[in-house]
Amino acid sequence: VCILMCASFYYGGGLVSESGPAEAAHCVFVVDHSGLKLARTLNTLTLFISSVFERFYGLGSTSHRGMEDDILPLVKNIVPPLTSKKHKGQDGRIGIIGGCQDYTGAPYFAAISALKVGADLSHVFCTKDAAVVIKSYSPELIVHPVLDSPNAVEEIEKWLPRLHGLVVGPGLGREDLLLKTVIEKSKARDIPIVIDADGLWLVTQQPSVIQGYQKGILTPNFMEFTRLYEALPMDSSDYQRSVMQLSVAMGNLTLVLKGEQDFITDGSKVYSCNLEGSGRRCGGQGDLLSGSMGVLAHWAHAVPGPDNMNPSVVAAFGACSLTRQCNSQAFQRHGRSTTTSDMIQEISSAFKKLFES
Ligand SMILES: NC(=O)C1=CN([C@@H]2O[C@H](COP(=O)(O)OP(=O)(O)OC[C@H]3O[C@@H](n4cnc5c(N)ncnc54)[C@H](O)[C@@H]3O)[C@@H](O)[C@H]2O)[C@@H](O)CC1
Ligand SMILES: Nc1ncnc2c1ncn2[C@@H]1O[C@H](COP(=O)(O)OP(=O)(O)OP(=O)(O)O)[C@@H](O)[C@H]1O
Ligand SMILES: [Mg+2]
Repeated sequence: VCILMCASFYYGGGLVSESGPAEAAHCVFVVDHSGLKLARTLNTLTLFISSVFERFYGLGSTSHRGMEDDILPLVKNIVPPLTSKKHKGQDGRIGIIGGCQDYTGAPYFAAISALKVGADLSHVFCTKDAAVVIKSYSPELIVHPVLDSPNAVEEIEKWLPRLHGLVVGPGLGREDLLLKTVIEKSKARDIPIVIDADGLWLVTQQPSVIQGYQKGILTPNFMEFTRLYEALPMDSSDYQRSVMQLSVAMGNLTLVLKGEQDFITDGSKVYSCNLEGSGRRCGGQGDLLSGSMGVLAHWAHAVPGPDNMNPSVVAAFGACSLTRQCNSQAFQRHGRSTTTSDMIQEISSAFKKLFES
């Protein structure tokens, strides 16, 4: 049973059901922090078992596929046509939860990127002292100075019925006490939720807050990923396996492990986005990614797509492609001086090149 359990877990399955690993591959099990410890033990066991399988039977394991030519057309299909028949807001009203005294750029980058990708309205819910600063960056953003007010949850909750998607975490700092409640209320509204940066800190502490929510997307960088699942042997050959196993352990949540290649999975397959970017690693690129992902996730879940493709994976692939394309275009102009602000200026042409040509 142990070997079967390990093998099924390794092959992206859950716990073994009496019908065997094929079924188990679709069973979702809820794990809390201690459950992740069990998953880690299993993971070590499965890595050993799988190396035996691979050595003796040459069995491939996780199938990761760069599927640009298969997925990019799916991204194109979710982009809503611009028509005079629509009213303001119909193409997306996105909320960014983040922004504190230390970090005001991140929520701005995420919010303005959402607008530039095609959302009609972009709201930022931040602390009082960050609000004035972010408002000064741009009149296009609707900035709510509520995160550190005593009735912060009520202040955010009254906007939730009008929002199509949330991006939680950019520049949030440690204001994550209220996050759990806001995430729960947002899940109840069945809207896509992208969790990045300091929002991932909360998920690290309490995986159950987002676990199993099919419209949830986590966008960790390498450091954030290793903190999420600290005991994973994260060597280069295991990225795909690790990201797949964390997704399964989190109830088939969509995961984006950002890096030289972005690895995207909902636990069934691993897709890699390795569109040419550049060697420039300025801060804020992940915020452009999370903001654009917030809009694409709303669009992807709003239209019918192929049954065998998770809309969150399509949205994630689109956002990763767009961010890397913006990086590449900005780098061609600015070289090592490229900043995220330069990349945001490239969103329009990058979007046209990728999704409208
Ligand atoms: N111009 C700006 O305002 C920018 C602000 N940024 C913000 O800066 C903050 C830090 O982001 P960095 O990318 O620098 O990340 P760090 O490398 O500082 O930390 C990575 C993430 O892990 C979390 N973390 C830190 N220590 C941890 C621990 N012991 N266990 C678990 N999680 C831990 C942090 O909250 C952070 O979100 C984030 O809120 C991010 O959004 C960045 O996005 C860069 C640009
Ligand atoms: N080594 C790399 N080569 C090419 N692209 C990369 C590399 N590392 C990251 N990227 C790309 O940069 C973007 C941001 O990833 P990064 O790991 O910098 O996120 P982050 O640390 O969360 O950023 P932020 O500073 O906004 O918090 C992603 O689109 C990712 O694909
Ligand atoms: Mg980040």
